[in-house]
Amino acid sequence: MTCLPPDIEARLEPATRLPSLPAVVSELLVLASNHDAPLTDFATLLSRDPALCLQLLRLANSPYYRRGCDPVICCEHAVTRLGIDGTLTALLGFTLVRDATRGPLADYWRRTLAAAHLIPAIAKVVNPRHPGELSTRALLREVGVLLLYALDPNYFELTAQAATREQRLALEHRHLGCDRDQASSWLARRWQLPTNLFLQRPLEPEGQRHHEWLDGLCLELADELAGCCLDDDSDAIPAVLHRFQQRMNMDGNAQARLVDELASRLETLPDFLATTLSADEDIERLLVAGKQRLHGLTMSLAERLHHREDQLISLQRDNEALDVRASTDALTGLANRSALERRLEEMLEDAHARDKPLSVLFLDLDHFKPLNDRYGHRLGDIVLVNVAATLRDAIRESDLAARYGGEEFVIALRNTPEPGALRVAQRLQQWLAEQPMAQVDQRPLYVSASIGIAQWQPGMDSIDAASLVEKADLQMYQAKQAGRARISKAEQLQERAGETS
Ligand SMILES: Nc1nc2c(ncn2[C@@H]2O[C@H](COP(=O)(O)OP(=O)(O)OP(=O)(O)O)[C@@H](O)[C@H]2O)c(=O)[nH]1
Repeated sequence: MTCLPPDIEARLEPATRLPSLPAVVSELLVLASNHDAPLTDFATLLSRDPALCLQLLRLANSPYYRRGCDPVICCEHAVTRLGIDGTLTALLGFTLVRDATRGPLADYWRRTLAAAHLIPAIAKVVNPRHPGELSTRALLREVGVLLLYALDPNYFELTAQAATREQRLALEHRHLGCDRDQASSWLARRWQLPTNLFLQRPLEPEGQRHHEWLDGLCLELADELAGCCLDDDSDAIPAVLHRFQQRMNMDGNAQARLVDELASRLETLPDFLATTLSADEDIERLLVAGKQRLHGLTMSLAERLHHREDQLISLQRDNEALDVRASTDALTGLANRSALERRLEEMLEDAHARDKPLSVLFLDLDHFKPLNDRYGHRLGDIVLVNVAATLRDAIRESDLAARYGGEEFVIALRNTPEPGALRVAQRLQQWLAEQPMAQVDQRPLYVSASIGIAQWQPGMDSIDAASLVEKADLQMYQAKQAGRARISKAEQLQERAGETS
């Protein structure tokens, strides 16, 4: 790949704002203000302006839009990838060429556009693989000329004496330090465009993939025919075609089809060029309109972005609310069993990491069934709600109280060794003994609980949340067995609440 000297690269940099044709831009602005304009209309329009086409391909091949997909080489695919907003963002930053209807710059344009106009007819017969791709290549084939012209406004005068392409390239090199091919491949690298966009002349078929050779040949034919048409040298067309058909080794049938296709395309060429290169419109008006449209687009994109952000925030809130609901016990508002398992696992990991003890209390209300049976389920619910509030009051913010199920509760106490856990259990039993959990016939109703204690402390084998709860549950069972309203911890049974302190 060609590397240009740094000073040439520095001079080419500002030249990359390639100018567009006012007539095409004018149509673009009409399309841009039509909200229902189909994307294909943009693609069709862009196939008439190398600068706009390049800007579009540049954005479509940028890492953001490409996202690991194949590179895009034709306008149709580029507009599909970018969507309407991306397409307009790429296009509305246009600059305009002044006086595109006369002189050598206009000639350059005519030839480029004529070749791009003719290529679909040729591709249809010769290599119908990707006709859109070939049209784009025809349009961009000599885009290096636009760069060199931006580099030096006398470019066309400088190269006027050259009769062949080779002579032109040599002159460009001599006067400007690089030729059109080098300039366009520099641009391809700079904008991360697929390098085969600027396919040049066809080499011989040997050593090249066949379709690339065919593509190159089609472009060359389109260019030569465009030259004949614009030089008003239609007598030269049969000879050009004949040479091409021989190189292609075309049979009679294909030759006839090619002539037919080209004839209909050539018929529409004058109209196509006339509209494309119509007398320059008011350049300033177009520039202002373009800026306004771009501004409007930026505003509406920003508005939509804000709207999306709002939607995202409310979605996050809904998700958080759902999370809370999914991990909360509906009756008591405590953590439910699945949240307990998750959070206790985290607390255990934290305890292991910090080398701090962690205690678990398993609490089961005593004789809750007879209470339910005697006073009704609703009163039972009130008791459960009040017991939950009592548990919440008995622990620190960093601890955890959960409803394990039915009338069973679990408390996890961070950084708490066995004596501390015992104190909490005793406090709970004392509170339950002192505070009624409901009123029945204006009389206070008290409940008691059996509590089992288990813990993990530094030096012990590691343990998971479920096993630790199970150990505490086992102790709770011991407390029940021993007569209820008791606290049990490994190997030691405490006295009845109120009897110990
Ligand atoms: N009101 C109410 N009762 C519940 C709820 N969940 C479970 N229960 C009741 O709690 C009672 C638990 O009874 P058991 O497991 O036999 O235990 P108990 O009667 O407390 O006896 P011990 O635990 O041996 O002291 C059952 O009657 C369940 O119906 C609830 O959400 N609300």
